[in-house]
Amino acid sequence: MEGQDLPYVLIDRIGGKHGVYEDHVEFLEKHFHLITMTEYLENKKFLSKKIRAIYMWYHRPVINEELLQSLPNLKIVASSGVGIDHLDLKLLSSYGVKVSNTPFVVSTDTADLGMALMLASSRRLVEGYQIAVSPDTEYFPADWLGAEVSGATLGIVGMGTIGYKVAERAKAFEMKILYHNRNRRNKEEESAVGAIYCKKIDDLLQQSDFVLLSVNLTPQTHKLIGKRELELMKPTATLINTSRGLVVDQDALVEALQNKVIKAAALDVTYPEPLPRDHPLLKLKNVIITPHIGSATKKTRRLMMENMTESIQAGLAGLPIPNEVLL
Ligand SMILES: O=CC(=O)O
Repeated sequence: MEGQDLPYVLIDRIGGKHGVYEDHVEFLEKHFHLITMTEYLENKKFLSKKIRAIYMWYHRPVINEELLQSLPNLKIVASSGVGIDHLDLKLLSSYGVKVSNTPFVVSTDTADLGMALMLASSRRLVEGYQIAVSPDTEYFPADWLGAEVSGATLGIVGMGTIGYKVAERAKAFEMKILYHNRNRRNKEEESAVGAIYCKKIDDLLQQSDFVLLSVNLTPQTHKLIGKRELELMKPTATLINTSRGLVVDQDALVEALQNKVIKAAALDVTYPEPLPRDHPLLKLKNVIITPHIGSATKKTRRLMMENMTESIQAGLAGLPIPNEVLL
């Protein structure tokens, strides 16, 4: 296709926070005529009818009704990553706009990160690093010991693609695996990883040494883990969250960590992100936090970009959209 015939696709911007990666641009520009938000706002009259897709990289540009009204020929929003809690699907559908995400390519890395957080927290890697580089060489007192992951019980809340991959990894650590999910996995899938279904989340919370959250954020999972749930957990247990911050009542979590209701937390997600620098979670020794990096590897981010390109192309050609998100 000649440059000028390429479909016009709106992006937030190139580079910087939330921007399309600079090294993805060459590939994208082979397929699309990219228009940044700034360009769009400067030349709205001409561009509003031209734009047929939004390439939404890390939740940007923000899509609201005003933007939708101004883009009469918008057919598809391709959103990076798996979570779609930043999108109003009903609103998009009322404008006849389809939505896609990239669930499968992010699952391996996110499961790896879940394991990394579990290991780092239980074996106190961050504290260990700080001790190792500190001027004080008198380390390893008895009160500094960690907890073992191998052989411990892992409770996975949300056994979708990511949760299941965590179970596969945990099996190699000889962990006892419990899971809670809206729908029970079939017997073959359960026995392949040795996972035991807990119909009631309470049973999982009471028995697990590590509770890993891997659910989508929906009205049903909003603050799913609150004071009551934290109190059900063992005082020796660790909470790991690689899903969305709002799945946990953060104030209740701070209180539980301060009062040793649970032992520790390892969080890739919080609300807001990043946390204000004076937030109590940043002051607790029994917490480790990473800046929402579940899928943050070079290979996966490239695959996400390629997935999004394919979805836009299919959507614009009227073909079945890979990874279409249905209402
Ligand atoms: O948060 C990351 C994702 O939704 O993939």
